[in-house]
Amino acid sequence: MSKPALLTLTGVSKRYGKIQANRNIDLSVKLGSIHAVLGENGAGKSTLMKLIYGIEQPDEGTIAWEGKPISLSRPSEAQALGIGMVFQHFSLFETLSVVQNVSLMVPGRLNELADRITELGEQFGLSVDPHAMVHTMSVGERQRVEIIRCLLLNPKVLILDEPTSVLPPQSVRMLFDTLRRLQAEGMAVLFISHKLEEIRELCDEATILRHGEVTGRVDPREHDAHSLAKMMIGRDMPHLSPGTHATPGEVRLVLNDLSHPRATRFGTSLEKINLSLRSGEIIGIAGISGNGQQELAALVSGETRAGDAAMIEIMGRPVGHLGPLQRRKLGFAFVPEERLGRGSVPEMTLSDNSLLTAHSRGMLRGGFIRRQMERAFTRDCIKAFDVRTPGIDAEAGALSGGNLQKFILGREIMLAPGVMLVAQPTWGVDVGAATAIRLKLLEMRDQGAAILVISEELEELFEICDTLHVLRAGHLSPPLPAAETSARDVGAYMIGAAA
Ligand SMILES: Nc1ncnc2c1ncn2[C@@H]1O[C@H](COP(=O)(O)OP(=O)(O)OP(=O)(O)O)[C@@H](O)[C@H]1O
Repeated sequence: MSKPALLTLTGVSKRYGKIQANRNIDLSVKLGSIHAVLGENGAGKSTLMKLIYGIEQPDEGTIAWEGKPISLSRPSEAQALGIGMVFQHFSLFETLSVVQNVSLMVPGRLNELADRITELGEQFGLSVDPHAMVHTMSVGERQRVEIIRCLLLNPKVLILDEPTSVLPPQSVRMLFDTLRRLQAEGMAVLFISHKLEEIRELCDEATILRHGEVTGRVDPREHDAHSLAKMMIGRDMPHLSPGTHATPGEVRLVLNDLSHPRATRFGTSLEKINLSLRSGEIIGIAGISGNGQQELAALVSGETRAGDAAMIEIMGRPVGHLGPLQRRKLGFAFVPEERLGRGSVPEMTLSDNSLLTAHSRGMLRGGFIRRQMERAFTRDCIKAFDVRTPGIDAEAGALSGGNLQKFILGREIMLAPGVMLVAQPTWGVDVGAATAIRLKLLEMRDQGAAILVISEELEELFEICDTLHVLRAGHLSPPLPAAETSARDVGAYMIGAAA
C-alpha cells in the first residue's frame, strides 16, 4: 500500500510580473519519503518551496495538509502545522549569537537551548558554538545553524533548499544519516539539490521542473545522473575538456609568510601562509569552511588589510596595505562567497550592479555614468553567461540563486583580470551551468590569467586546478600538484593527519 500524502499541491501557479515562476504544479509529499525537487537554475524550485512555507501565496491552485486545504499567509502558520524550512539564502541575524538566533524561533531558556544546540550538533555532525556571533561565521557554519534551528522545531516535513552545497563530505554523510533516521520516524523531507548523485543516493521520489512546470516524476534510484540531468535541461550535458594548457608565466600573486590574528574569538588566525600563483595557472584552496577561508579571502581581496604590505604581492607590487579598489586597479578581480550583499546589492538593478566593479571599463566620464556602456556590458554578461532574467533592469535580489552567481562571476570574468580570486565558484549553480563556469575559468587560465579558487568541492578543484593547497586551522599545506595527488591525500591534510 502506498504511503499517505502529508502535503498535496494541485494546479499551483505563481507569477512574478512577466515571469511565470510556477505553472500548474501538482506535487504530493508522502510521510516517510525523501522527495527531491530538481531543475535548472531559475526552474522555479525555491518559489515552490516558498509557497509551501507560506512566504508567498499561490495565484492559483490548492495546497492541502493531511488532506485538508490550507491557506498559509506566513511561515509561522506553516511551522505550527509542522513544516520547517532551511533556506538557500540565510535568514540569521548577524549581530546576534547562534543561540539568540535560535531563540527567536524556538521557545525555551537560552542555556537550555544552548545545550540542545550542542547536543544536536554532535549528534548530526553539525557542530557549532552556540555562543558564537553569526557575523563571525562562514557560510558553511551559518548553514549548520539553520539546519539545527529547524530540527529543534521537530517538523513533519522538512524543506532543505540546497543544504549540502557548503557542507564538507563528512558532514554530508552525517546529514544524510540523520535525514534517513528522521525518515524512518515518519518525517518527510523535500530536498532541493543540484548534486544529482546525492539525490540518487538519498531520495526515493523526484519531481523535475523545467521553466516552472513539472516535466517528470521519477524514482531517482532508477536513473543515472546523466539521464536525470538530461530530463532537467532537456538536452545532453556539455562536456568539460581540459583545453590547451599554456606554460605558466610570471608570478602574479604572492603570499609571503602571511600571518593575521583572528579578529574575534570565533575567527581563525592565519599562520605564515606562503603561496605563489603564476599567469596561466589555477591554484585551488581545499578545506572545510571555518578553517580560515573567509579570513584568507578578505586579506587577498583587500577587505582586510595585512599587517605588513609585503605579505601580499599582486602583479609584482606589495599590496598588503591597499584596499580592494586599489588592488582592482592593478588588474585584480574578486568573487566573494556571499552573492547577496557582498557580491551584489540585491535592491539594485543588474545594470547598476555591473557598475560596482566594472566602472573602470570606461563607464564613468567627467563624474557622469555612461549608462549606455553600463547597459551594453550588462547585456553582454547576461548573454555570455546564460543568466536567466527578464533583463538588465531586473533587481539582483529577484534572480534565482544560481543565476545571480552566474551574473557575478560573469561580471568579474568580463573584466579580463590578470589575477582573480573566486570563492565557491559554482555554489548553487546547476550541473550544466557549473560545467560552463569551469570551462570559462580554464579558458581564462589558457589566456594567461592567474586564478585562485577557494572551494569545498574537491571534485571541482581536481577538475580545474593545476595545484592544490589545503587550508586547515589557519595553516596552509605545501603545494600539491593536482595530477599527482589523490583525494585521500587532500583528505589527510583536511583532517590534520598528513605530515
Ligand atoms: N521576488 C521575485 N521577483 C521577481 N522574480 C522572481 C522573484 N523570485 C523569483 N523570481 C523569478 O522566478 C523564477 C524562478 O526562480 P526560483 O528562485 O524559484 O528558481 P530556482 O529553481 O530555485 O533556481 P536556483 O536553482 O537558481 O535557485 C526565476 O526566473 C526568478 O528570476
